[in-house]
Amino acid sequence: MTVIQVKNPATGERIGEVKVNTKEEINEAILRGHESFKTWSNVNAHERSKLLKKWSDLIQNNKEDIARVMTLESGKPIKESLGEVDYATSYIDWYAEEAKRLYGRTIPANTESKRIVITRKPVGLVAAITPWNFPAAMMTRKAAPALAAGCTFIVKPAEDTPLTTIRLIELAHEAGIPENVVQCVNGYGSEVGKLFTDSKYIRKITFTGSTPVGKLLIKNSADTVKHVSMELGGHAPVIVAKDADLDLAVDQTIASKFRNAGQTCICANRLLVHESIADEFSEKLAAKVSELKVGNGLNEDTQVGPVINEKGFNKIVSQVEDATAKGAEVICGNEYNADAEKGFFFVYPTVLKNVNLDMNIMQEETFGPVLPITTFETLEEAVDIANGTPYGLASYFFTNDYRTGVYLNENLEFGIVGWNDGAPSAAHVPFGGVKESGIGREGGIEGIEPYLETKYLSIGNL
Ligand SMILES: NC(=O)c1ccc[n+]([C@@H]2O[C@H](COP(=O)([O-])OP(=O)(O)OC[C@H]3O[C@@H](n4cnc5c(N)ncnc54)[C@H](O)[C@@H]3O)[C@@H](O)[C@H]2O)c1
Ligand SMILES: N[C@@H](CC=O)C(=O)O
Repeated sequence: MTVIQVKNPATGERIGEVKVNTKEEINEAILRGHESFKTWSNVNAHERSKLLKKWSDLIQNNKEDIARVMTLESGKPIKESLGEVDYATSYIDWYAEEAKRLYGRTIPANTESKRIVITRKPVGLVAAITPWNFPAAMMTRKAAPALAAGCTFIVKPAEDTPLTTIRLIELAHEAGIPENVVQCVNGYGSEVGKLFTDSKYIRKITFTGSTPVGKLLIKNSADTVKHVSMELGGHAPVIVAKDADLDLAVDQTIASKFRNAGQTCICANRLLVHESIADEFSEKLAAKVSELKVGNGLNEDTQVGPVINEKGFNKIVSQVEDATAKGAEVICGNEYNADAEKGFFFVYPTVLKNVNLDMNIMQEETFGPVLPITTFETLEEAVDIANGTPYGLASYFFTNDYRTGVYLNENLEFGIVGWNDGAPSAAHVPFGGVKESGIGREGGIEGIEPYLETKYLSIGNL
């Protein structure tokens, strides 16, 4: 039997293991998911809603235990894990309600002898592949709309953080959602991904993770013409205009950048500050960033935990080295506490200034607690820099001038825009990106659409 060892990224200690499911086991799970679709899709929407609510309640009843497991396997500070449990259940609660609102419509026919009726049908069995940075919420924001719509669901969690997901799926079964309707399988991304995309029974793939893997899943889904929803990488710019409230901009930028040690897809990834306020802003920012407490996520006062693994750590360090070699100045951080043999990797919050567009950090997602600052003279220049990457997930700007705000909102090519707001995520809003940051939206009324087909009935000869 092959197993995946699950380790605490704060210490490198083994905290558990999960069995890698064989190809046969995964194909059987897919078949069970497909067969149970016939019954689950006929369960009435009010009953599906009740089961989802029960699932949410059970997760809340186990909130502290789930948060502890999440911190142990992902390294995120315990306060953030507790917050993520709430965030995860907010999606279940939202879609428990939306289940009852999947309305159809009628269309007036062009003859007296016809009636036209439009209904919404679930797409079928949905397969999800989820990342390690939000082991609970990225799963529930896929599972909840899928189940609410009447789809069956199978998830493969990230190898680094399978334990939170496994516990949530157990609770779904305890809530009364049938075992074959919501399932979890474990294994390596490339192997399970191929089984999912090759299967004719899986009608939709929903994925959160890196852009290269998302592109591969889209390509591999073509042969069976699956629906795809992709929530991929980001490279969020933060534009600070000359009239911005600097204290607000500093606090919101820190909230956006250093959440989960900089490992979220909507984290601020590059700061574009108007040249007239750049020195004042940089000083205020560095002073606050250097006060952030780094440590084991289980300590109540930790604000920044470890990064997930050696691969993530090396990517962060190489971006900082590349930037400093090309002339960036470190104004805070660039310190590390890492031991590859033991298996822990802490990056101290880092701010770089004198950054330019030739540096990798201004072109690639960092996924770590490092913030590069560059300056701009005109808003047009800021927009060109902000839009000048293949990514288009989140963007932020700070201004108290409504003309500047409207101009920036209308010209930024991003799916999510935060105006004086560094924390735009919520279950009731459509989250997702444009360009190479993804396809589709999760959350809000839009978030259930990708799990539905439109069926058109034409009744004739009346
Ligand atoms: N958008 C996000 O929230 C998000 C999440 C995780 C990682 N990332 C980005 O990706 C970078 C690398 O992180 P990572 O290696 O964990 O990301 P990844 O995309 O490799 O992993 C995310 C999920 O995809 C699975 N996966 C990996 N290869 C696969 C394949 N060939 N087919 C199907 N599934 C596959 C993994 O098992 C995991 O469940 C990060 O530094 C970050 O830039 C983004
Ligand atoms: N950070 C995102 C998820 C992807 O990382 C969120 O806020 O939901």
